[in-house]
Parts: sequence; C-alpha cells; structure tokens
Amino acid sequence: MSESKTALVIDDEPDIRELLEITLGRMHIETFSVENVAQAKRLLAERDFSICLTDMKLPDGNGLEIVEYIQLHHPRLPVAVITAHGNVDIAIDSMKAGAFDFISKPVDLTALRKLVNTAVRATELETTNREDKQPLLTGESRAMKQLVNSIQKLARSQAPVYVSGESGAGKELVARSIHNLGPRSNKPFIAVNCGAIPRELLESELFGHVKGSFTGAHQDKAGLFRAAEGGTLFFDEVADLPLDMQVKLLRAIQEKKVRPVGAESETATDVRVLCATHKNLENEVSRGHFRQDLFYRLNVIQLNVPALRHRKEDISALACELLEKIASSAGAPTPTLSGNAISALENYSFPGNVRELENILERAFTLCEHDTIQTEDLHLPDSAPKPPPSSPVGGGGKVDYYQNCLEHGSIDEYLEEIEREILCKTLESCRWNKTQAAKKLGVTFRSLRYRLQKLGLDKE
Ligand SMILES: Nc1ncnc2c1ncn2[C@@H]1O[C@H](COP(=O)(O)OP(=O)(O)OP(=O)(O)O)[C@@H](O)[C@H]1O
Repeated sequence: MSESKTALVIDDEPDIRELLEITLGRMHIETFSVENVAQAKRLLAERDFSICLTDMKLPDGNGLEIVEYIQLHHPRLPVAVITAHGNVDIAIDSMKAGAFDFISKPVDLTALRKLVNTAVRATELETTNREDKQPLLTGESRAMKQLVNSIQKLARSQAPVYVSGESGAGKELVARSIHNLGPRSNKPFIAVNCGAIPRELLESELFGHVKGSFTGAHQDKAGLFRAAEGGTLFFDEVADLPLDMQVKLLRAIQEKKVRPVGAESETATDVRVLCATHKNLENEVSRGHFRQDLFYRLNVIQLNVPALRHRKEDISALACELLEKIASSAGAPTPTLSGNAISALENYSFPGNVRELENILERAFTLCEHDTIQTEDLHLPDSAPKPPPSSPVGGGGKVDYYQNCLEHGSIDEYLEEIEREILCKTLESCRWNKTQAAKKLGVTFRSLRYRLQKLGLDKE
C-alpha cells in the first residue's frame, strides 16, 4: 500500500486553513499549515510533501512566488493555487509558471477533493512505474526529444495545452501521450473532432441533454464532458467550433461545470482539456473566427509538433516501426526497406506528415511482391514542387507564390512556414548555436529568440 500522504497548506486566513485541514484530514492526509512564504520555505526544506495548496495573496509575498520556488527546488511536488473567484488571469499565470492546477474561492470541497486525489496520484506515478510509461511517439531527433521532454513535464500538470502543428504530424498522439503519462491515465481519454459533429448536435454531444428537451431527445444523454469524467477531453480541430459553442466551452472550462441542454442546473466536471488544430489559432483570433478569451484559456501551454520534413532523422526509424505494425496487423512477415527507399523517403517533403508516411508504406506493403521494398514501390509523388517554402529560399525556378499562399489558407500561415524553414535550416547549419545563427541571419539574438518562441521552435 502507498505511504502516508502529507500536504502543505499556505494561507493567512485561519478559517481557510482549518477548512482545508479538516477536509484533507478526512482524506487521511496529514496537513501542515503555515501563514506565509517564509514559513513555507522553511518547512519545504525540512520535509517532503505529496501536495502543496497555496493562497495567492500572502502577507510577505504571493502564491506565484511559491509556485516558482517549488518548480526550482522541488519540481516533483504538485502545487495548486487558491484564487479569488473569477480571477482567470492569475490562475493562468500560475499554471504557466508550473502550478499543477487552481481552485477558486469559495472553495468547493468536492472539487478540492478531486484536485487533491489527482495530485496525489501524480506524485505516486512519479515514484512508481515511470520507466514503463513512455510517450507513444517514435523519433530520436532533437526536436522529438524536446517534445517528449515537454510531454513528460506536462503530463503531471492539469493545465490546458494547445497542440499546434500540421495535419498528420502527430498532434493527437501527443495529446494521448500527455494523458497516458499523467494521473488521469486510468480514466477515459476522449478525442472530439470539432469539425465533424453537425452544428446542431454539438451542444448536446458535448454537454448532454435531458429527456424531452428537444424533438428526438427520447432519453437523458450524458455528453462527452461527463463521459470523460476524471479523464481528458481532446478537442481536435478546435478552430472549427462555431462561435456560440466557443462561449459555452469557455464557461465549462472556466467554471468546471456543464449544463446539459434542457437541464435546470449545472453539474461539476473534472476533466483536463487539451486541444489542437492544424490552423494557426492566433490568426483565427485576429480574423475574428476564434474568441480571444477562449484562445487565452486554452493556450496556457503551447506545444508545437514539428513537421516531418523538419526532422528527417526520424523518418527511417518511423518507417521501420510503421511497416512492422502494418505487417503484423496483416499477419505477415515485415518486409525490409532498401537503403535507396529509405533515402528517397528522407528526401521527400511529406506535406501530409506521418499520416502520409503511413499511407505510402501501407500501399507499398500491399502492392510489393518481394520481401524488400524498393524506391519504385513507394510511388512517391513528384516532390519537385514541395516544400513550398524552400523554393523562395534556395530554389532557382520560378515560384508561384500566389498558389503556395492559397494552399496555406492565409498569407500569415504561408509566411510563417517560410520563416520556420529558414530558421530551422540556419540553426541546423550552425548546429543549433543561436548566437551564430542570429549573426548569419543578420538579426539580433533577442530577435531570433523571439521568432523561435513565436513559432514554437524553442521550448527548452
Ligand atoms: N512520432 C510518431 N510515432 C509514431 N506514430 C506517429 C507519430 N506521429 C504520428 N504518428 C501516427 O501518424 C498518424 C497521424 O497522427 P495524429 O492523428 O496524431 O496526427 P494529427 O496531427 O492529430 O492529425 P490531424 O491534424 O489530421 O488531426 C497516426 O496514425 C499516428 O499514430
């Protein structure tokens, strides 16, 4: 059985301290309460804790300072902040700084108990089977290692994560990995494709409905939020959510409550929200297609999944692994890929990313009549016109900028793609030495750092 659990509570209000002590005591958690930052730091140096709950306003500092201190000195300790009701900014800032989660005042005891249980599970996961829990992603490139590193850190937190990246790059797999490695792994992971649910059914699909609330509502329906209770909801293609549903989603995330269609009251939910889209969500906000407040709430942490053509080193391992999967599900021996076929794959631009690689291999596996797949079995599309950004950078031929732009959906997306390509190439040529790369590019180090952050290329 697991060892005894301990909590550190930091709050200058005796009533809140007492309430938390009683609640945690009933959960068999030994609680140590202090009133300020200085006392908290002293206690943290003296003993280990399973969870820390801190108020935001403290007599000699604030909760953010505690979060930062714990991140630095006790990174494995989950810390949750107690915020004033409706103070979303503080909640978001603290999660960006590494807080595990937040809870608003007046403290709802059911929500508190759920939060504490999840946090304690996260600590237990840390100390038990960490080795057998690996992200589902294959790849040894620098970019992939960085991504896996971030996933491992984010799995412990409850903060919303916005996964960006091109179609087929592995955004859903990233979301699944965050769920699988975290304390919610024994609860459901539900992926919702926001663009695939008919508009008129969306509200009832997400939040449920009560019997008789509209024609065809023959019985109560729980909805996806409640189906994912205790687990994770992944909103794929979140940019496709209509504006009226965006308002409702915002409310659900902010209040941690949902109201089924036709219901009198709201129901509390405990769900971690992750989202993704292949579109540029910032652009969607500036074009008025996506609500700024929802974007702000979903984009607490952003993770970018690099396009496959920007991590060519991963192609060979990925191809072998995918081929093995394809063969094993067909109950056949795994064919090998010739050296030339691997080189051809490495030189292809993969506009459809890993999904396209899967499709290419599936077709080659089905059609190839030998045990070795050769370049011609891959039927790679003529990759001459791809990738679009490399043409203006290094190409000699005439470039149809207009056509390339149309293919990207917006000029901003297209320009970002070009910028990304230039930065990656330059950094690769300088072995990721940013000072050298900035010099080569004729920009300041600060400017390069800003650009890398903007494009999600600098997560470390
Ligand atoms: N690093 C990886 N290792 C192994 N398989 C991967 C990896 N990345 C992606 N895949 C596989 O590629 C396919 C596409 O991945 P996924 O669905 O996660 O992409 P996506 O970015 O969410 O796509 P979309 O934008 O179309 O929703 C899946 O079958 C997934 O298992």
